[in-house]
Amino acid sequence: MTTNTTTQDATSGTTPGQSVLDARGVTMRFGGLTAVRNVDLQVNSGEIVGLIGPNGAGKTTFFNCLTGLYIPTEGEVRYKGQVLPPKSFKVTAAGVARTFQNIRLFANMTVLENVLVGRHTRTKEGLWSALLRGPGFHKAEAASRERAMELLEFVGLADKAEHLARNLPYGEQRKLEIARALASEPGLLLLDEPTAGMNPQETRATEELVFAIRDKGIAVLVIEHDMRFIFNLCDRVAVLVQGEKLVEGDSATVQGDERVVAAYLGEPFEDAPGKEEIAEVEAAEAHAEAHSDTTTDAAPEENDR
Ligand SMILES: Nc1ncnc2c1ncn2[C@@H]1O[C@H](COP(=O)(O)OP(=O)(O)OP(=O)(O)O)[C@@H](O)[C@H]1O
Repeated sequence: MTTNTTTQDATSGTTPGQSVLDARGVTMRFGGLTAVRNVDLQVNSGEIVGLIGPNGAGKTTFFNCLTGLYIPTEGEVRYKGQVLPPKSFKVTAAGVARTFQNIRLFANMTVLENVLVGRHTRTKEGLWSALLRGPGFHKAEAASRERAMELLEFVGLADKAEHLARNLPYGEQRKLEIARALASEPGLLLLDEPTAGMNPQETRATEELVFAIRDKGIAVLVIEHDMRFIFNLCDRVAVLVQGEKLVEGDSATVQGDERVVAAYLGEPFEDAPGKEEIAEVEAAEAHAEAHSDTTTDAAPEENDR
């Protein structure tokens, strides 16, 4: 796996900087609750874009709107200029793949079989061919297996191809999810919290894997709560708060934006003490402490009267 961070765009058929994802005015309402409100987001070829925000900000709902799991109440989502159909298998076939916040593998299938399932949108052999197992089927199956093994090699799981998915450690299950998503040969990969539950080494390895995916010409949009991961990785970061896009920019811009800090920590409440009041109280406490050292054995004054 390469960790070279330059953009080669070898497989996607797009030139760097060309629009891959163009979401405009996406709104998603559930009854009276507006989970996503009028969100615009673009991802260009060669980019890794981050989507962050506090719990319940609407990040996963937005992903679901992009991938056909939800039909947005308003707005439009285009992939390489074409409006995406509101059906998840058609979105995958169009070239947008994703992973899920909660791992969704076929636990009792092998690692290789899980990746082969991910290839179904790219195999042309029909039902009869599969049932009759004619020469066309065998050729297509061999090609699929070869590609699946390449992908397992790429994510570092080739030596576990015959293991059952459920027996993989957690971090490797997440890698397998990524390999399965890549099996549909996407031009855009959406990752929903890819490092959740990982230790720092696994997180670092995932960072390198995402760079390598980008270097293969696949644009990436990633939701993650691990800020160090996001700010190391992303060319651009968008911040969702209560369903709306609050800020978007490069890592330094987003990190330095007070509104982002406030959104994560919460706004100070109305009568919260200001800096001066806090300093006054601290000075008074320090004074009292200094005096208590010298007055402990002295005669009590007012209180004992
Ligand atoms: N199917 C649904 N029906 C009703 N409300 C929903 C549905 N899906 C999400 N919501 C609500 O929409 C809001 C946004 O949720 P969402 O899961 O998209 O947030 P999130 O930013 O991904 O949060 P987290 O970081 O915790 O995963 C929440 O208030 C949630 O309860």
